Amino acid sequence: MSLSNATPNVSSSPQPAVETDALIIGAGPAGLFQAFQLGLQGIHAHLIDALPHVGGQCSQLYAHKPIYDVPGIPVCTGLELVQLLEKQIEPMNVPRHLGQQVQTLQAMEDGRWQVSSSAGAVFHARTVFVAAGVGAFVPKALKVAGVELLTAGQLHYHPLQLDMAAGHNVLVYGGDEEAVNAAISCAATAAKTQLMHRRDSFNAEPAQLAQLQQLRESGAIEVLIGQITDIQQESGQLNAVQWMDGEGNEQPLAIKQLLIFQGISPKLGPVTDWGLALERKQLLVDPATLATSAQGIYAIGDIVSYPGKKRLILCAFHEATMAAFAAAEYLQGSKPLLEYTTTSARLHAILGVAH
Ligand SMILES: Cc1cc2nc3c(=O)[nH]c(=O)nc-3n(C[C@H](O)[C@H](O)[C@H](O)COP(=O)(O)OP(=O)(O)OC[C@H]3O[C@@H](n4cnc5c(N)ncnc54)[C@H](O)[C@@H]3O)c2cc1C
Repeated sequence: MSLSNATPNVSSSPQPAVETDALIIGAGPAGLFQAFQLGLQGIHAHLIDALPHVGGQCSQLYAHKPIYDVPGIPVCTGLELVQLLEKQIEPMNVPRHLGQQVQTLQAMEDGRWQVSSSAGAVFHARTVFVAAGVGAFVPKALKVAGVELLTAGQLHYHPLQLDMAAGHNVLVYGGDEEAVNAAISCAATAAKTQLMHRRDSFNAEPAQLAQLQQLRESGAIEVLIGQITDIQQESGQLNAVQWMDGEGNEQPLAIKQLLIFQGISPKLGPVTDWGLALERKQLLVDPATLATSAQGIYAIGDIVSYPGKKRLILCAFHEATMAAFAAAEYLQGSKPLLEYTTTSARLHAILGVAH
């Protein structure tokens, strides 16, 4: 799956709406723990994220760096925390809708919320939990004239699978680990693999750099030092890119597949357009319930603002718990009981453990 294509990944035939009691926007640590807390309340939730994987900042920005302030875990990496959270929500069987950005959130006549994504998915949710952190992680776009004219399937941002390279002239554009790995993989199946970066220096593990060097020497990968300046297309079909080398010389390069690795960065994007009360681009919530200004919509984690808010994982976990209790009361019409996971038969049944 490509993280994103040249055009939004909109399905040609409308998909039936997913009906759910709860939809969580954002699968960072806050969203993952929200799914757990809702599960304990007997509320089944769906998770949606712009990234093709869960974990938010923990997996995208500091997967291999240590965290020392999660209660009960003296030290773990970002990725290890995400793996533990995933393990914890296994009993909840939470469907994940990944690689798609939530674009619209609109009130329905019956009090539910209609949410639509860049992949054409539509959700009808009784409650919505905005756990959007610092924004949707989306790839940095190639800002070159003509890109917008390309039809789908030729321009790929951070693709996870490289089947499209087989038998084609492929240009991998970028200098990080993902770009190097993609070029190495493409070299095995593509008719021709070229790797273009601004300078002859790549940021990858020593083993990958050694492999890249070997493939350069054998001619399986050609490294080009420069940048793309223009796209040459005909009726939406990519024929070539125009590129400029270090000396400022421009020339065309015939290719059929263009793989862009310019990095992924968070964009607050549509969250601020949904009509929810904001304070300095953060969602204003009641700290007792994490309710936003709209009934049935809660917000937790880095996206929220209330007096004393701290952008810490520990605080997001607390907020997820408070929001789950508030949502349970809203959905069920009565205050939920406080039960302990240690002793409650009901919670043990949800968690699938022996009582
Ligand atoms: C380098 C670094 C180190 C850190 N170290 C610590 C630490 O040691 N301890 C600590 O407590 N905190 C730490 N933090 C902060 C911590 O990572 C954040 O507080 C935490 O990630 C917030 O979780 P979240 O789920 O609210 O948001 P995020 O982790 O940002 O996740 C939000 C998710 O929502 C998705 N999203 C947003 N908008 C949309 C949309 N419209 N459609 C679909 N998906 C969307 C994003 O793609 C993202 O995956 C650190 C942060 C950084 C950058």
